[in-house]
Amino acid sequence: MRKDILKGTNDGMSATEKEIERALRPLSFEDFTGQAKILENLRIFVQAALQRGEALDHVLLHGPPGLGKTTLSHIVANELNANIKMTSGPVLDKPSDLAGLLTNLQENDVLFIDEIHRLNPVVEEYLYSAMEDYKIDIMLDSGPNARTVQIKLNPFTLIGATTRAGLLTSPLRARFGINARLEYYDAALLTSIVNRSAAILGTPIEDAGAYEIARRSRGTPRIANNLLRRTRDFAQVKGKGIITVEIAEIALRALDVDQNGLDEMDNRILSTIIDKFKGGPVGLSTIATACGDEAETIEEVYEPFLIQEGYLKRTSRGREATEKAYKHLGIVPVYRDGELFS
Ligand SMILES: Nc1ncnc2c1ncn2[C@@H]1O[C@H](COP(=O)(O)OP(=O)(O)OP(=O)(O)O)[C@@H](O)[C@H]1O
Ligand SMILES: [Mg+2]
Repeated sequence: MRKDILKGTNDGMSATEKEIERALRPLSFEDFTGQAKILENLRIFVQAALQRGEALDHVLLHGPPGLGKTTLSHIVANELNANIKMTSGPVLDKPSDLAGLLTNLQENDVLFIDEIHRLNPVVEEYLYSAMEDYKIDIMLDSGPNARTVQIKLNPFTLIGATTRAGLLTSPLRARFGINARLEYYDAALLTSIVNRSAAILGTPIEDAGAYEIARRSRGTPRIANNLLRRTRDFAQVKGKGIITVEIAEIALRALDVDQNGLDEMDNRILSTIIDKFKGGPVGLSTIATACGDEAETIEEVYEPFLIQEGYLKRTSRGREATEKAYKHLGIVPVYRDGELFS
């Protein structure tokens, strides 16, 4: 359960929960809270493309999980009055998988490729000419009869999403005309997201309750929505159905979300670095082994927030806990020569 809340995978969700998640998803630019700069630009680009009757330029959306990349892709397709076809990097095994999708796109449609950093290099190669010239070369037959035919595609927009923009090859990155990095949301924005979601769920919520959930949601709308749903359960069973700040406190404590919004794994990462490695620097894979999670998950899901909030530093020699991390865990740091020692 914990992992579901953080990583936001849908795996552990029941059918009703998936339905709720769908209901909470904003459908238009109007509905989407935050990421103001990105929205402002996208509105202009979408409007310009519509006025010219052309496909929108290809869009790359990157940033930590749960900040709205998939949501925004759907919104862009809606605002373009276009269809959206969804796929993901690891699913596209061979060029023919991609060709099948591309040749089925209607004019100015959107093709969404999630986890685009995980594309098979051979498939990626095909994507280049599709993105650039709306053309693909398909190989017919094999062996001595092998020949290629060129297929013209309808103009389309590729929207690629990734949590790991650094892993994209430069030729692929260069083919996106629009490149947007989603940022963590502040507590005020998340409060309005929590209020909007509570209204959709028909759950009464007090301002202080909404704020409490918001400020402890790791800057992430998906986590805010998940915590809201769980808090709603507590309000129903332990309270009077209203989400008050007291109910929020009870729920968040039960869910192991601490006062600063760090969860059990965040705290385990910090205390491991401090207790076992004298505060670092220590390599990512060493931390991962000691914490019992995968290096990739720590790097993608936990670390960006810990760094942004100033609990963790990334240095050339590895990860280091900051003074703030020591304070947070109630450990007195030891200094040597004016530097944090252990
Ligand atoms: N700006 C927003 N306003 C309101 N709700 C939002 C916003 N951004 C995201 N959400 C909600 O958070 C949930 C997660 O968003 P989404 O699936 O788009 O994230 P993502 O960036 O694609 O994550 P991942 O990297 O894990 O695929 C959605 O169900 C949506 O309801
Ligand atoms: Mg997504």
